[in-house]
Amino acid sequence: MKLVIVAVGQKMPDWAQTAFDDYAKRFPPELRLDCRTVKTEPRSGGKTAEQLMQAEAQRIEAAIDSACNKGRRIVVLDERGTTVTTKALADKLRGWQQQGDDVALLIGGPDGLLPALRQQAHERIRLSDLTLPHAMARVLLVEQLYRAWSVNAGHPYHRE
Ligand SMILES: C[S@@+](CC[C@H](N)C(=O)[O-])C[C@H]1O[C@@H](n2cnc3c(N)ncnc32)[C@H](O)[C@@H]1O
Repeated sequence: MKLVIVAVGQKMPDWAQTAFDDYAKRFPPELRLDCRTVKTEPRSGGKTAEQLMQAEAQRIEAAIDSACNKGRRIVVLDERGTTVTTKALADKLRGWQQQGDDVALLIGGPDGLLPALRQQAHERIRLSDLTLPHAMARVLLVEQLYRAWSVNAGHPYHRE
């Protein structure tokens, strides 16, 4: 089972890449992490938000196809999604690991994710009531996935 973060965006700013890598390198071997960045559709050119998100959704689907096994679970990161506590995320992670399918965690671009993509997802997760920039969402997600693992493993990183 692999966790695959698929994020729309350009090159991550150095501070965000450093923070992401700092958490990613802590992941234990049984929790395989893959991160794919798909190109943001250029905002100049008169396309509607729907058309921009549609182009990005095609790249997201191609990235999922190339990174995940067939039975993958799609989880959308969305400010309108279900709020999860760290404990609830730890329970989800345990369930995903037991199920064994790859899990694709999707982070949208400047206009978010195509509504059809959000609706088709198995789960929609809210990380905060605030709207986060995509780089911040990526860092927060990787830290919380690591924390969720530490809860399940009884690792001292997480303390109640
Ligand atoms: C700049 S935000 C896009 C905001 C866009 N207006 C929308 O309605 O989704 C970029 C991406 O970061 C993620 N994101 C931002 N805030 C989030 C939050 N509070 N919880 C979960 N994901 C979030 C989502 O995947 C979103 O598509």
